Amino acid sequence: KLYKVPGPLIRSLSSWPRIWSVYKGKSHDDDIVLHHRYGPVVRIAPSMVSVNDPEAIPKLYGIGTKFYKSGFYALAQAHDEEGLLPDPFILTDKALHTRIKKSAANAYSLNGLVKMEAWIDPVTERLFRLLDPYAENQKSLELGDVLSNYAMDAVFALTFGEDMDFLTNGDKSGIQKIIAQATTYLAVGGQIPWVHPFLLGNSFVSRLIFGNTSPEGDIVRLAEIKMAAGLEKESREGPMTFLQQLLLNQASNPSALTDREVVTHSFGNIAAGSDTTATAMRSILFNILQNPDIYETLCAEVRENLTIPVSWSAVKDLPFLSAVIKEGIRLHPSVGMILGRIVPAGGAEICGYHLQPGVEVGVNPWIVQRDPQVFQDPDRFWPERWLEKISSEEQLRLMNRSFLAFGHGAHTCSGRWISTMEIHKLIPSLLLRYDLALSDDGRGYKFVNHWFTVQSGLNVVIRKRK
Ligand code: HEM
Repeated sequence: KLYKVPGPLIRSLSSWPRIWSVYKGKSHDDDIVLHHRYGPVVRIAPSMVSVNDPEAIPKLYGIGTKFYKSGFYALAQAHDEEGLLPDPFILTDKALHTRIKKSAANAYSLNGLVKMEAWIDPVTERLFRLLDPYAENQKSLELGDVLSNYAMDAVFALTFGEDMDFLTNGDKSGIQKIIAQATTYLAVGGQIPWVHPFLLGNSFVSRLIFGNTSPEGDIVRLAEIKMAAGLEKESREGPMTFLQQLLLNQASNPSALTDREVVTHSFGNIAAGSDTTATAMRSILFNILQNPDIYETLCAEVRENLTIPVSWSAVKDLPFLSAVIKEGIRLHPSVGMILGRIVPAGGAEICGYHLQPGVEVGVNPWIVQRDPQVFQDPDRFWPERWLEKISSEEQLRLMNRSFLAFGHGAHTCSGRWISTMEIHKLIPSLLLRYDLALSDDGRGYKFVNHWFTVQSGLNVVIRKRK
């Protein structure tokens, strides 16, 4: 009875308007307009429903939910010689997903991460060496690309204990290009997943386009090479790496974690952990540079309390910094389309509408984090809203319940704490070393939403502080 779900007639008849909207990279804007016009539940394609209601989040995504990942995710499957990689991101087998996720949980936990923190500091030092000449000459630079490279080096370094020096070499290996192409394919093709077996899901077509290699295969192979290199250095002194932690887990319970699964986790870190984190960094920097009062307040807190190298223990409880980071991610979540799930057998009631089994349904972080019922003045960058002295306990609870940037429940982002730590260290490091300003008043800043909401044109001038 999907015909009862409101939405434009054309959207109920054909997938093309939805595909076009996604292809343009602006589906978040179109979907916001649709939700304004039709309410919290909108039919955005013949068999796809977008929901804007925090109450629906635990139902769709909570632990124990029967709503499994939609066909959209099948386009993100990666393979090696043995077949499909058990990447938690795409797994619909609940028992396997739970086991795979559990086998690395301690490496992703905050306690585990603190042991890996020291790997980030040399990458930040390298960032300074790259930026210092710009600071000397006060020449404008596009900081966004630099941050992509920084996030890539940081996640490589703490995963394997060595990185590929993207900061110096740029994307020589082509990995960033592969990730960008893969997410565009995922975003657009994922609207009609049945085409995938005829496109890149077909090994003949894939080989025709990419030769004997496959795009995701390149990243898998890289993870294998890095793992082999990491294994050689297994006994080396120094801080713990993600890989070492997984190998310790494997040694204590060999049946719980295979070598292939170790490679898969590492592959996931590279594919899911670089652009997402850089996107958050860009949003935070752009917004503080556009708001001089916020920039001043943040600089005062940071410069009073911290020194370089910025440690997680010193930075994690700075209230204004944490509020700024959360607000930057609220206003510009790194994933900007619905996190699609399939209505289980028997159908489901969502916000008063009955949805049949097989319908794709989801909440979009971009939209739910801009809901004016929850976030006063939702388009405004206003970090203070996250402070206890400004918002009541109840208001904060409601805002936190609507915060979907890292997903929710069983499939919640594994790397949340990795990125939280990286961002909490990076932003103050920049503010301690430099004064920053937008060089074009933010005119060049824009982004395309192809599931990942990667921005470009973060043009800044920096000056070294005394
Ligand atoms: C600001 C940074 C990040 C954001 C906003 C973000 C966002 C997300 C979101 C929304 C999901 C859930 C997708 C869904 O339900 O469909 C997710 C899953 C995931 N993320 Fe992140 N992510 C970030 C950083 C990272 C990092 C640094 C890593 C690893 C180093 C990572 C690894 C993963 C993995 C492995 C999953 C799949 C989890 C599962 O399905 O069980 N992410 N992320």
